[in-house]
Amino acid sequence: SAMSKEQRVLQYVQQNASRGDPDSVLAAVDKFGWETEWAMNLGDVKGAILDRFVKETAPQTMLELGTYMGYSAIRIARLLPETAKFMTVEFDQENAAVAREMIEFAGLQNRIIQITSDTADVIPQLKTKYDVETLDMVFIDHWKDVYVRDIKLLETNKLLRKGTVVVADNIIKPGAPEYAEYVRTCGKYDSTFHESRFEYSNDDIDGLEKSVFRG
Ligand SMILES: O=c1[nH]cnc2c(O)c(F)c(-c3ccc(F)cc3)c(-c3ccc(F)cc3)c12
Ligand SMILES: [Mg+2]
Repeated sequence: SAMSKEQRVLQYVQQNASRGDPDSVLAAVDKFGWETEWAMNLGDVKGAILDRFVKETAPQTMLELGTYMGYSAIRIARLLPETAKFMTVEFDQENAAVAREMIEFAGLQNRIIQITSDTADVIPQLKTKYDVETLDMVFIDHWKDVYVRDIKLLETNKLLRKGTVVVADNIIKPGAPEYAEYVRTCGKYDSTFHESRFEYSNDDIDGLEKSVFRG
């Protein structure tokens, strides 16, 4: 059967990037996104903002909700020390399979714990099954309608501590208004919006919300 878009991106990476070189993998995905087919990767413009947050936070324990093709997982893991524990969760089995190959091509499979499941099932298991005490950083990029559900699950499962940094994608496009409202007004976070560009677009606006848990 014909290849999916995600498989086409993976093939382009395998044929144009250098195995074991994460930056060349990111560059290939971005080139494909700009020049050939749009895809919902975080992308180079918003990616540079996330890079800065990861470098500033230097997390030892990190969680990503929404792996998709593995682009942001590679983006994050390339900045983490070998000692860091980084889990990424993807619900869609086909996307998870592409991500696994993308992550392996980048040579980061030893730095990324890939989980294929519903985040609502995984979050309550992080302490017991994944030996997490608390999270230093979280990147939310799965499905706008469950952003609030999942950050509340992180709270009730005692996975956040004073200073935990929670970053969320797509605050403008397609938009996560309930999430933005929650983190900005519930009193539990110091939240800032970082305006940027929609992935692989010169015109559309998007942005990341960075919310620091007050503990
Ligand atoms: O679902 C997502 N998860 C994570 N990141 C995403 C992202 O970075 C995006 F840019 C979009 C997006 C936004 C606008 C648009 F026109 C197309 C796709 C989506 C998305 C939104 C609604 C859908 F029906 C399907 C995909 C997502
Ligand atoms: Mg996104």
